[in-house]
Amino acid sequence: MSVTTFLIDKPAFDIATGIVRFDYGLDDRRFCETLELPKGADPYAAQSPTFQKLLGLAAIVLGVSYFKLLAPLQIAAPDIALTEEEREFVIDVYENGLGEFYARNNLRRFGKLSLVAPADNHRPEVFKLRDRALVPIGGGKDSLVSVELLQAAEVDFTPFAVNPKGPILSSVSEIGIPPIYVTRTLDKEMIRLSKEPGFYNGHVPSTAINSMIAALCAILFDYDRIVLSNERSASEGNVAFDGREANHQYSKSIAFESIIGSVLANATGGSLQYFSILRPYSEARIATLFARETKYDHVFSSCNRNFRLAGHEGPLWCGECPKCHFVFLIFAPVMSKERLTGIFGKDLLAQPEHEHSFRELTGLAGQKPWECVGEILEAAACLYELTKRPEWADEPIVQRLKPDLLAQYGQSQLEFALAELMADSSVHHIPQSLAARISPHAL
Ligand SMILES: CC(=O)N[C@H]1[C@@H](OP(=O)(O)OP(=O)(O)OC[C@H]2O[C@@H](n3ccc(=O)[nH]c3=O)[C@H](O)[C@@H]2O)O[C@H](CO)[C@@H](O)[C@@H]1O[C@H](C)C(=O)N[C@@H](C)C(=O)N[C@@H](CCC(=O)O)C(=O)O
Ligand SMILES: Nc1ncnc2c1ncn2[C@@H]1O[C@H](COP(=O)(O)OP(=O)(O)OP(=O)(O)O)[C@@H](O)[C@H]1O
Repeated sequence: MSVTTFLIDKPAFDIATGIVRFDYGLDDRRFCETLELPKGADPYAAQSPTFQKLLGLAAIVLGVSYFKLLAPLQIAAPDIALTEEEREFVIDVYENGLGEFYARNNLRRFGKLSLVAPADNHRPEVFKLRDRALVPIGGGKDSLVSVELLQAAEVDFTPFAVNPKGPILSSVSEIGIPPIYVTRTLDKEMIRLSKEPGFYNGHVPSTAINSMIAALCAILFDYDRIVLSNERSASEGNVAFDGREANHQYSKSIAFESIIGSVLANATGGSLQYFSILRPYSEARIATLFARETKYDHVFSSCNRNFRLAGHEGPLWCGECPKCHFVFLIFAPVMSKERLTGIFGKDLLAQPEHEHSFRELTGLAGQKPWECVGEILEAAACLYELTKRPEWADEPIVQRLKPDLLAQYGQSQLEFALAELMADSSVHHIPQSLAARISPHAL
């Protein structure tokens, strides 16, 4: 019986068209994904070993979408040479980055994947890059708070997005700085097969994917930093599975940031930095920073329904999903009811039919939702805070959850959690020179 191997070919970049082509194989099936990068890349950069190195790593990371159809134990990249550190990075992406996918499909792959790729023993050249930042924009509150912090610190930066749509386009337009946009086209056959019996489907680490695409643009268009907007709350996982913690947001976690940051720095001889400027902050703290500025109120959205590949027709905020509920919850203590309901189009705490969702978010039922939401105790503390606010205390959801919250956590734990949410963590990778210039108090 033949053993299924996921095959990753050497990718190709055509500087004239800006097209990158990634080819993959799974048994006798072949898949092709493309990126359309902006034209006008530096030809010297495009031919450099540094760019070729990052192109190979990008091929491997973007491969997760195709690998997941069968999730075989063997991965082969026969024409992409890897250092020991890069091999560990790849295994991290294919194990922890796909942790939610494995947990939800009950697939035990942790510690079992094998990767066949030639060894790379070359010392990378120092690839000089200009002192300016590429800032991925997700269309939600987080990257807009980063923009505010960077502008206050007078940092030279360019907004960056992959497949921009809806809130990303309107947010970037409000930022007013010409962006770098990349069009990513997945293989249609992969999407079709993922709905067929005999194939798996599930979540992929989208931040890892977007970050590798940003790294290609940083080299081609001369940026020495990729500045992410990943909060400290993203490091908390969802469930224990197969001896590990599966985290929907794994590639937003500090663990992943440490690994990819080191890989990108080493691949460029120390030139390219990768870090999240929001790592010191909880989601609740980011909400307080966002609330100080109103100009993005009607152009941003954190609701992921906006970002489906096929597009989205509905309102900016669906009001139905856990992410909408969580974001409403963390904004409520720091915004007037009038402003918040104006943003969401309705009052989500007044809708008893969503009680179960708020219970899951606050740890009173089920598990932490497989969504981009903050920590359980964070949501519980924000809801508890609303019980003390005359404007919110009588809302049906607040009324119904209050006794159970107090019974489960106790008042002193909730008060302590509230204080912790506003305390900035020192665990981050922001370079010292920039950290000294960033002042959330100035916003
Ligand atoms: C928009 C969204 O949230 N999509 C998730 C959803 O997929 P759905 O089927 O509803 O719509 P599409 O995104 O259009 O996907 C169609 C199919 O294509 C597959 N696919 C998509 C993108 C990709 O890069 N590779 C793919 O193979 C997808 O599996 C569908 O079959 O549910 C999926 C299954 O759970 C999720 O995987 C989709 O999530 C997107 C990949 C996505 O971009 N999600 C981000 C908004 C997201 O979740 N970000 C997280 C960070 C996660 C991380 O570790 O970085 C966050 O913001 O916290
Ligand atoms: N389409 C995209 N292209 C490039 N970067 C993206 C894209 N979507 C998300 N990102 C980046 O990935 C990281 C995680 O996204 P996330 O959705 O948490 O942030 P956000 O949209 O800024 O805020 P929110 O949590 O309110 O949605 C952020 O650094 C974000 O800027």
